[in-house]
Amino acid sequence: MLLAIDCGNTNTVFSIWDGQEFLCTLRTSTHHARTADAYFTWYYTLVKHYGIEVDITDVIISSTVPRVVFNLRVFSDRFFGCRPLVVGKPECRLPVEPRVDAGTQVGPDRLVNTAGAFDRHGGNLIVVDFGTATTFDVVAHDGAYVGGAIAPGVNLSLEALHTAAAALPHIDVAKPDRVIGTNTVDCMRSGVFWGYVGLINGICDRIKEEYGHPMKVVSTGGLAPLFQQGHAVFDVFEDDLTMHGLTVIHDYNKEG
Ligand SMILES: Nc1ncnc2c1ncn2[C@@H]1O[C@H](COP(=O)(O)OP(=O)(O)OP(=O)(O)O)[C@@H](O)[C@H]1O
Ligand SMILES: CC(C)(CO)[C@@H](O)C(=O)NCCC(=O)O
Ligand SMILES: [K+]
Repeated sequence: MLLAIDCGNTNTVFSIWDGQEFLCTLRTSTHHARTADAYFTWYYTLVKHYGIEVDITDVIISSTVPRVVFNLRVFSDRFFGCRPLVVGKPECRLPVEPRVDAGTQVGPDRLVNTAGAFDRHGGNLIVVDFGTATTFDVVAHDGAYVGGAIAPGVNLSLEALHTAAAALPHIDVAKPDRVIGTNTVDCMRSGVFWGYVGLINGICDRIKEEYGHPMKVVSTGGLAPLFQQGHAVFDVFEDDLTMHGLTVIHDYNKEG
């Protein structure tokens, strides 16, 4: 069985893949100081809680936080006796190499999303991922990552308003009933929600125009369904796109 680990700047997600389906998905906040033993205690408790029969033989890691990789390598070696594949490292091959400026380090999560989306939908795609940042990844006809856009994440934008303005409270994103807010919270909700819908649609439209070929828009990440309610331009939403991409990259490296 494969343990797929997706480490974002905010959250770290573990999923167990038995070759057919994901048996479970576990989520914790990302902390660079978490030790291998601490990962295992958390992991083992939840696996027992769900009563899943697990036999991990392989581990693959995508991490946007370089510092956490060391402890995850120790975790993998100590508890499963295996050397993990780490996306972005030379020993982890990608089905198609990215085409970007020389010396650019593409976020591993974007490379993984590209592989997952190409496997399911073929080329000519925009992948929109709502995480700490909102990323737009352009997947070319042959499955190569060829660039995109990085915007501040939704929760980051809300956090920034609260941090910078004394009178603005900490709130969660939600779709407001009206565009014209009549209290502070509704005004903030309107600005962030409709501002974001405009950002998503504006960037996707401009990418399509510049790309010059019809494209499908694939969305992923916890907040995508919310923006769909504001008529964002997504063609499909896929909850498990990053995890799927990790299984695709793992299979590709095993076959080779
Ligand atoms: N309506 C909502 N308001 C606020 N947060 C939400 C809402 N719906 C989902 N979320 C949160 O959004 C987050 C989305 O998770 P996702 O894995 O997509 O990104 P992330 O973990 O925050 O970012 P990263 O992958 O960069 O660490 C989850 O923590 C989820 O609890
Ligand atoms: C943009 C984030 C933070 C999104 O998780 C991540 O993909 C990242 O750190 N990227 C590095 C820069 C780049 O992708 O061009
Ligand atoms: K993510």
